[in-house]
Parts: sequence; C-alpha cells; structure tokens
Amino acid sequence: MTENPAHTALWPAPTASGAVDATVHVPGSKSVTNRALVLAALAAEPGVLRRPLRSRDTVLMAAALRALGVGIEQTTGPDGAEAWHVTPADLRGPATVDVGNAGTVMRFMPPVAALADGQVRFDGDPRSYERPLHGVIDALRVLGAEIDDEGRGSLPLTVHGTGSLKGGRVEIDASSSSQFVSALLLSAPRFEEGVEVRHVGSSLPSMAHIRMTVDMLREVGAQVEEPESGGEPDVWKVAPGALRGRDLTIEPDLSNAQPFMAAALVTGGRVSIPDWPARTTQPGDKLRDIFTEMGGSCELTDKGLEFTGSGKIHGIDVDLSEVGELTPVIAAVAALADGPSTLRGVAHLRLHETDRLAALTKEINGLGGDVTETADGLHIRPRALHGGTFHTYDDHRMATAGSVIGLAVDGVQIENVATTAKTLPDFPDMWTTMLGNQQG
Ligand SMILES: O=C(O)C1=C[C@@H](OP(=O)(O)O)[C@@H](O)[C@H](O)C1
Ligand SMILES: C=C(OP(=O)(O)O)C(=O)O
Repeated sequence: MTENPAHTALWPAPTASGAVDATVHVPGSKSVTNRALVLAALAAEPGVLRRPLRSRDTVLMAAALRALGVGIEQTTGPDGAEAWHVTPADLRGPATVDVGNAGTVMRFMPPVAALADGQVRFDGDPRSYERPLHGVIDALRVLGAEIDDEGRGSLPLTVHGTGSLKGGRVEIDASSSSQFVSALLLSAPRFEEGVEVRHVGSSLPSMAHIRMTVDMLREVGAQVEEPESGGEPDVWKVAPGALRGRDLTIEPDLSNAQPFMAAALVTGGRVSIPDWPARTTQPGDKLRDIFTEMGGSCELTDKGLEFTGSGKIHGIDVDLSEVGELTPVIAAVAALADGPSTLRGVAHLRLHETDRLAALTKEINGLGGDVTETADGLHIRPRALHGGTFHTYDDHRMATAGSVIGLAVDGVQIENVATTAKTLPDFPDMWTTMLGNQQG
C-alpha cells in the first residue's frame, strides 16, 4: 500500500511569541449538526439547519441521508452564512453508506436504515471496524431489524430494511459509547412502538451527549421520559409520533473552541468566542469550569465568551466521564502546568478515533513528558518538554492537542494536521490567524 502523503506530512506547530489576543469564530457543533440532520430527515415536514458544520463527519452524514432519498440542498445567505434545507422522503435502498471514522454516522445511521425499504450497506475507514457497534446491532435485532454483519458485531454490515420497524423494549450495555443510546432514541419516534432503552452496563460515558439527544428530540415534539426528569435510572423511553420540521441555527462547536481557549491559558492571553450559547447541552460548556480551575477566568455575555489566561497554569484532578472528548486538549494543557494532574473516568477513550490514552501518553512522553496511563485515565506530571514529531493517529483531537503544546515548546511538528478536517477543516488557518494577533 502506498502511504497517503497527507498522513505523513509534518506541520511545524507555531510557537506563541507572546499573549494571544483574538476573536475566534468557531464553526457549528458536529454533534448538534449530525443530530439535527437525522431528526430533520425523519420529520413529517421540511426543515432548515443554519450555520451547520461543514466537515468530514457532517458531509458523510448528509451523504448517508441523501443515499436513502432525503433531499438536502445548500443555500448561502447574503451574510455568507450557509443553510442546509432538508426535505424528508420515503427512505429506501439499495444504498451504500460510508461512515468514514464518524462515531455519529456509524451509530446513528443503522437505525435510520432499518426504517428504509431495501438494503443498506455500511462501510468505513479501517478504524471504524474496530470501534464498538454491538450495542446498536444487537438492539436493532431485538427491535425487529435484520442485519447481516457476518458475526462480527461491527462494521462492515448490511441492514435489510422493510420500510418500518416494530421497536419496543431493549437492554443494552452502553459503557463503551453513549452513542448507542443516542442512536436508538433519535430514530425511535418513527418505530411503531417507540422504544424503551435500558442501559445495563457498569458505567455510562458522555452523559452530556445523551442530554443533547433528549433535548433535541423534545425540541421537535418527541415525547421522552428519562432519568434526569423523574424517570427510572438508566432507562429512556421515546413514544412513537410525528416530528416537526425545525428552523435551527447550529451553535458553535464548544469542543472545537477548546484549543483556542487553551491558547489563552497557555500564553496568558485572551480569546473571545462569539455566540457561545447561554444554555447548551454541549460538553464543551464545562470548559468554563475546568479551564477556570486550571488558571483562567471567563466572562459570558450575550455576545459570547471571553476567556482570559492568568499566565499561570494549574494542574487539575478531574473526572471527565461526562465530557470525554475534552480529554486530549486538557492533557496537553496539563503537560504545561505548574503541578500534576489526574484525568479520570475516560477508559472508553481507548475506543475513540484512536486509543487516546495510549496516544497521549506516547506522544507527550516523546516530547520529554511524564505521563502514565491508569485504568481509567492519565496521570500527568509536567516536565520541561522539547521539540519533536507529534503523531496524530488520524485523530483530530490529537492534532489540536499537539498544537497547544507547540505554542510553548519550540520545534513541535504535527503529523497529518489535515486530520482536523473530521470536525474543523480550517484549523491550521484559524490557528495561525489567532497567533497573528499577539501582544509581544
Ligand atoms: O453523541 C455524540 O455526538 C458524541 C458522543 C461521545 O461519544 P462516546 O460516548 O462514544 O464517547 C463523544 O465522545 C463524541 O465525540 C460525540
Ligand atoms: C470521539 C469523537 O468522535 P466520534 O463522533 O467519531 O465518536 C470526538 O470527536 O472526539
């Protein structure tokens, strides 16, 4: 096999010559965009997504829905803002879906395909074969779907849809991914009997993302019972019913705001993120607390978030189980702190884009760091770091994490920075533009 040159290309991560002072317009949330696409496709009437994220993961989701017959047209407003107009249709195969390495596509789309009439083949990047999918496959079978995965319990697979799905009660172990729960809930209003999902595993990661699913279902008229509003623990119920089409402006992706906020923390500078929502289910909102504890300060106004570093970076002992996708950049900041950190509750990160606990340990230590893996996270003891290659393993958040270290350490080269296209295709330009505005 010939290497893709983009995968081995090295990007010299720019160092900061002083405190950053920048306003960073962060594109739309991946998690909100991909949920909104699915809900719009399953609705009883057309809907609009304004300022959607355009990145590999969301383009793959749009292509998957189009392959099943859904209309998605793009328009651009006078202010340059993009809108995706979604016209639901009778879902049908035969179709093929490329999930890339998008957890949201590989988990959220099989239930949609089970509602289609005809067969739908799912395939993706090599890493997608290793990411857990058994929770969705086994649950869909219990709910009435026919799935051919040749006994693998993972991709590639074919869903043989009949145009409807019975639905009903199902038990799943979602300890490896909250997306199993979200996937079943999102399509459930279209199941004949809706769904009752009971999580029976030891732990459930990324609760913030399950809240996002419940919130967005309710916004389009679905009836949802869930533990946090008086329901039974670990049980979610969605009633069958028609969904409204919605005109929705997508919030900025707060997890993608994270490296820019980290730049303010690391350089003792200031970063403004316009349109930071006053109320949100995005896990990135927790950064206001986490990065404050690590030495910054925040002001949230109706214009957005202003985040200021103090010039000091403190270590932190934090359970990130609810907000696991924030781990790589927190680890990068922790490696530059004035004291040790313990990041816990994130064992499931071993099954993300790459094994993030192993990758962070290897790459930070490769620059002279002192990181050890624990059963469910990382111990990080700051040490003077040196330059070198920071490998990214096709993981967008490894690339942004390495770039944060590069601000403070000369000679850090990020391998395959283009992998940020998964959720933030403009990252390298946004990063250098931010650094263009420094106070020396
Ligand atoms: O539902 C979602 O949009 C997501 C849920 C989380 O997945 P896991 O529960 O698999 O960690 C998160 O890490 C991922 O980036 C996005
Ligand atoms: C885990 C992530 O992505 P995915 O949606 O592919 O699970 C992530 O973006 O950090």
